[in-house]
Amino acid sequence: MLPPKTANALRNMVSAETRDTVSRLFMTDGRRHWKGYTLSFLFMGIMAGTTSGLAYLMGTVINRIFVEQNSSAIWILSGAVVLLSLVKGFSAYGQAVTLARVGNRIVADNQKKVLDRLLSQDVAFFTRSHTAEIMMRFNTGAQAARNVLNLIITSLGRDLLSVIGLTAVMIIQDPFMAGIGLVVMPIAVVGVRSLIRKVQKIFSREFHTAIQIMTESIEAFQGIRTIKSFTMEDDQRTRIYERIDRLEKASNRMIRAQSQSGPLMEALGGVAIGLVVMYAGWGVLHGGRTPGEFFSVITALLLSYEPAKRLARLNIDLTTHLLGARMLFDLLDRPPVEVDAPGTPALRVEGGKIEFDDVFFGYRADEPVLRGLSFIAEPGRTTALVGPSGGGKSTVMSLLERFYEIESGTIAIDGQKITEVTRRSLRQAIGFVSQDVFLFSGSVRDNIAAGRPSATEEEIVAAAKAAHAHDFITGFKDGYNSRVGEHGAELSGGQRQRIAIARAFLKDAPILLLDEATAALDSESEAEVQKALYELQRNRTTLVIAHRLQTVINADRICVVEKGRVVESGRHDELITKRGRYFTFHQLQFAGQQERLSA
Ligand SMILES: Nc1ncnc2c1ncn2[C@@H]1O[C@H](COP(=O)(O)OP(=O)(O)OP(=O)(O)O)[C@@H](O)[C@H]1O
Repeated sequence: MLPPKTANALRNMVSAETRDTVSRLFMTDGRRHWKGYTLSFLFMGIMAGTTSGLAYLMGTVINRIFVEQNSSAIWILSGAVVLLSLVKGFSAYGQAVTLARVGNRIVADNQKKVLDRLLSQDVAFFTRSHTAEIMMRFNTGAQAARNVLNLIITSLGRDLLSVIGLTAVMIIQDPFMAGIGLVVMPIAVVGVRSLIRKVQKIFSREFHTAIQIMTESIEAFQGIRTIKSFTMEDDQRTRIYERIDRLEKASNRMIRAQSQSGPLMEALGGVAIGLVVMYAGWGVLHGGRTPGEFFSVITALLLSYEPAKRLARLNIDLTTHLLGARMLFDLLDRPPVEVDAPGTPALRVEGGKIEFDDVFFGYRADEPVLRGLSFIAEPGRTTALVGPSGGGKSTVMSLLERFYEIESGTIAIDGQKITEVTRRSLRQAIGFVSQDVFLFSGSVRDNIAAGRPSATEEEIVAAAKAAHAHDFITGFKDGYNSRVGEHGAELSGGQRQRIAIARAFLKDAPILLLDEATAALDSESEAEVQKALYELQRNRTTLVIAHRLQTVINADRICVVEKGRVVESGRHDELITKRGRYFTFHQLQFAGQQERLSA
């Protein structure tokens, strides 16, 4: 799993962490885009200035036009109002576009950074983490970084500057009236604070439910054949429905919590305006004040109301985005695992001799899978790994590609320890064909070319021919341009495998790993695939996990892997004569086959 930022940890985030998150965002993304933010800030300043100017102008309009009945002022003042509004409109446009551009760049940059970080993780990380969780963090995190910065910048720029400007107008017009209007503000801020914890709690629950929904849906779609053949649709539906309902409730609770500041702010705003109306009305009627001052203060108060409300809510709105930003940092802070030490040499393959020497390994501590496994696969020869399920055969292949680090012992290719050469050169030296072929969504050509992206068209066709795949590919309407689905769903098992074999031909790696490559095929497909595989194996050091007798009989060497060790090895005839573990294993399989044939 990813770092254990469970619901609890999320909930318990303290404000120090919030401060850290914000300052880290400002020091990284904020600093990188300071020019864009400054420009946007300038636009916001102009907006705040024009808004305050309009409020101020209100007083002049009332006094000149309505009290003094000055008709020439009508033109000047209405012109000024139009001009100020125009400037305000253009600044609003400028700030929105600038801020959005910076924000989009931040999202894109962060997604690239997260992707790089993810690609540098080892296979174990991906085995432990669920795709849905990684994807949610990938998206939510990158967007949260933008949202936090934009929200703070907008609050400081547009809202705070507007409130300051409008307050200045109120003070200029009548300091006492301004005081009455502003007295309620601190109450609003304090009232809003108590909502923050609630919002954090609900958000973390909402986020985890959303991950569950995605996880279960992805699993349901990926396993749709199994689900349908076991008629499990109703169970799946009920389970996912239940989560969707839970998410709906959490979302509703979230909106209720977030909006609780609304009535409070409305009431306080109403009180402020009511007080000003009382004081100013009395002042205009009995205290010699002008109606212009009164209208100007009321306008400023009304205009400052929205930005003030947003400022008071800032903390609440920030809360969820800050949690998202933490998720981003969780991923970004993972040290890259697959990094070769500087100066690590590339693997030089001469014959491709593979040596496992006393290898110990477990996926989890205290659960050993390989317990002193040793064998040698001679260059250019085929070595078969056989043995009971769970004995560790697939693990041997994963370790040879260095998907996991061994605990002790050595694995070497042509005398070079695999830990002392670059991972890239190691993996480039190995071709792999397994029974569950992974095809990328794209064309047949793209999928074969994955073996060597620089390959020419002729080379791709030659590889397909060698893999006995050319004929069926050209039989498709679009030939090599035919699309294969997300998992190559439109192709038969045998066709998929032959594309994978073509890919391996194209890669032309000196070492070949075959994981039960023909186990799931009917006999016709199997014959085609088998022919292709024999050709592929020629002159390569081949390690094959074999369950079927045919592969084993022809192998140059057979290693019987049991409980994480090679307990017996030799050629088929030798091992049969020996009447040991292989013999028993062989007899069991043979008996099974006889039974199947007679059934
Ligand atoms: N990614 C993994 N995480 C944890 N344990 C694993 C993982 N992969 C395999 N194992 C465990 O390691 C042991 C050896 O598995 P492995 O797949 O290597 O056996 P195998 O001989 O290839 O079996 P089979 O013939 O059934 O494919 C098993 O107990 C298995 O449960």
